[in-house]
Amino acid sequence: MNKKIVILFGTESGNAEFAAEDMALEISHCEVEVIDMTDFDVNDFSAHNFYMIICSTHGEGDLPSGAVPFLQALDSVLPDMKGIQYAMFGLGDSSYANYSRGSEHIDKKLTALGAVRVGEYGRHDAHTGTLPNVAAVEWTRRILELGQ
Ligand SMILES: Cc1cc2nc3c(=O)[nH]c(=O)nc-3n(C[C@H](O)[C@H](O)[C@H](O)COP(=O)(O)O)c2cc1C
Repeated sequence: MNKKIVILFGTESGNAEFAAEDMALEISHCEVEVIDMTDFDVNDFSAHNFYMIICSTHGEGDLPSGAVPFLQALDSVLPDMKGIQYAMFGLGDSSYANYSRGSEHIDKKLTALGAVRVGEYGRHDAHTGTLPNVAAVEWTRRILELGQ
């Protein structure tokens, strides 16, 4: 498959953005674009693209502020997402009660709108002391092995 890969990131303090940029460096077989969810028009979802979505968790299992407008737009526009495939990576910290829940809000909405998640649901747990971009790049390699 030679779909363009669109990496959408949702962040509060930058980790998901840095990770998204490193993920893009890992992709050389096709066109890749990194977009902040805040700037993404949900009408632009296209089955010609494959979406890799990386989003952190803030508050008490909430979305980071950079992802709130994206979820609100999905809620109000309700785009038909049949034929859209995506992979999901959540950033969180297991010392919080609602571990990695932020990305799950988006995952549930995309699925409800007809999109299909493929591959492993990637996670990074800041409590482990490992770096989110390292985990996200390793996950990207595994997703690419699926033929995306
Ligand atoms: C104020 C605050 C609240 C957080 N709340 C949660 C939470 O409820 N659940 C969770 O899994 N992680 C939580 N985290 C951890 C972040 O998701 C984690 O540090 C992540 O790497 C931040 O990524 P970002 O810089 O892209 O926003 C919280 C972090 C902060 C600073």
